[in-house]
Amino acid sequence: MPMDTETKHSGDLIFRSKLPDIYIPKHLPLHSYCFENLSEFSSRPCLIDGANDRIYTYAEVELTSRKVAVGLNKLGIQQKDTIMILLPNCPEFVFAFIGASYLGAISTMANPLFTPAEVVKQAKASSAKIIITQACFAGKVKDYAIENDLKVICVDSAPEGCVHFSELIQSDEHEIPDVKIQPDDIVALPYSSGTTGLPKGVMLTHKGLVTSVAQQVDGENANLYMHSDDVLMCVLPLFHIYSLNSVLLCALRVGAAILIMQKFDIAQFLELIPKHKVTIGPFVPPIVLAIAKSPLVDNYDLSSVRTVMSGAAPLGKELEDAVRAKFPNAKLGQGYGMTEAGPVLAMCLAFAKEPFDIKSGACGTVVRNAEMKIVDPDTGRSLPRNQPGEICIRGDQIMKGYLNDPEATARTIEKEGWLHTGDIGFIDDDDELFIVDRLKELIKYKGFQVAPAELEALLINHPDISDAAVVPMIDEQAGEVPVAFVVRSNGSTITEDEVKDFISKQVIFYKRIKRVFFVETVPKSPSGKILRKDLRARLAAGISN
Ligand SMILES: CC(C)(COP(=O)(O)OP(=O)(O)OC[C@H]1O[C@@H](n2cnc3c(N)ncnc32)[C@H](O)[C@@H]1OP(=O)(O)O)[C@@H](O)C(=O)NCCC(=O)NCCSC(=O)/C=C/c1ccc(O)cc1
Repeated sequence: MPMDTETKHSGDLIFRSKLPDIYIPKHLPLHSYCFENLSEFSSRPCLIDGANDRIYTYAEVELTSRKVAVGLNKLGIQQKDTIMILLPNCPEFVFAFIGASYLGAISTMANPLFTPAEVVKQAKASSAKIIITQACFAGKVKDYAIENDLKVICVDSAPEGCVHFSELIQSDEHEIPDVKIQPDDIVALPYSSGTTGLPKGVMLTHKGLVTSVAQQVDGENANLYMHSDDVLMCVLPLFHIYSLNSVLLCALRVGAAILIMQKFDIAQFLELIPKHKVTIGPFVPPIVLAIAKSPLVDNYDLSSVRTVMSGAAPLGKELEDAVRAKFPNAKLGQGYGMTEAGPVLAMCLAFAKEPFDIKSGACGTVVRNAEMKIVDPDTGRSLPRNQPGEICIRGDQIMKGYLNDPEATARTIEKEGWLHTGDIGFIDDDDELFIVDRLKELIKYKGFQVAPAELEALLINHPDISDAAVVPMIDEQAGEVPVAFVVRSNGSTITEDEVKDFISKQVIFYKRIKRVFFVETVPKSPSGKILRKDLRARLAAGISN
């Protein structure tokens, strides 16, 4: 019998999954939950390094992670301390993250291509006590590490002053300190700018991540069905929560193999799929676009793939249809996530063990053991089906809050536990969620977050710029790119290229400003808020300099 998926509670219209709630072992620390059924697949492949075909079994991954926990502890890391993982996808990323979890420590993850200033900002804000990276990135944190007496651990070789990762795994795994981890303890601290402002540390707890993974892969009729014969393509960066959660943690829970690619390269990617018989592909729209457009695709047998998931940015219908033709045996659908939401809010029900029919363009149905409502952004009142409003979610999977920022936390999570996403969408008659717009100011370049406030702060630091606003411009390859509206200081003749260069030197590639429009003033509300909608409208209308 179909479940009642819509209920009214104190005036709120609440939507739930079509799948029944399940038992979730929220008392378990994340590593214990992921390895709960380890004995069933301990000799099976856990990590496959795509670069050299090296395979690490489940037993090896679990053992190495425990050794890393002891090794970190010997270097002074204690329960509730933070380590920074500054790595591309590699086995050591996994050992470090799970090892820290065993210790009751926290991992903050950062993009190794960040500029030194960007890395140091996050290391400082998160109070990281150790930085784990590759030798080629160690220089970015060298001075900061010396000034603050931090250890830098390199996974490949150890430049002067750094520790080699192999030292961490010399320890006896039985020496793990006996820590009592509480469900509300933080285990991961990714950075996200949320609906407004600068990047902030998102506190994800053991209970939160256990709940999120369970919502996807647990239960008799799992929403995102996967099992120990599956091979997941792990090409999305583990330093973002999408890959960390929906690839790594979900796979570990069910005993599936994780095929690690360090960097996306279409030729290598297409080679690896038939070679390792990849069955599940969690992607983002730019990867889907690359597959749809590459003439190489037809030379490869992609028939092993049974699930193609797209998330982190909207996937257009034409692109969806184009890629469907390339994967003869795959179900194609979308998931909807946001770092603060733990991250998954909605998941395609065609991926369920007993699948449902779905419509293209939908980004899934609210996950089980959670509540969703759609609210009118002006009145805060909840809206019925088919009416667009702000998507809000409540459940144990959402973040505990932003690190050291109770005001931003209170602006994002209401007292009653509802997290506001800043995305505008509606739920249709079949419980499917469609996203139609965005309230939040965030810019998404290929699924990477760009916070306008961060670029605006850099821009107004320039003596020739008196005011600036940054907004997204639509781009076929990237989805969106940041562009700036700039007010020159009195008498200044600064050029577009000078503004772009000034920013490029300070930020990672995806935050670079692609166009500059010089204006007399930046439109603002009486309270001083930039009227981004006006600027976006000017771009849509085809502004020229
Ligand atoms: C794989 C992509 C799609 C494409 O990569 P690309 O082809 O290398 O293109 P890029 O534009 O990213 O990078 C290109 C630049 O970076 C450089 N680069 C690149 N990797 C390197 C390198 N390892 N060494 C050195 N140079 C390099 C590269 O050389 C080049 O530099 P340049 O030519 O100067 O622009 C990449 O953009 C990417 O990983 N995007 C996804 C980001 C992502 O995971 N976002 C998730 C955020 S969290 C979220 O939204 C959650 C949602 C969610 C949804 C559903 C769920 O179930 C759960 C969660």
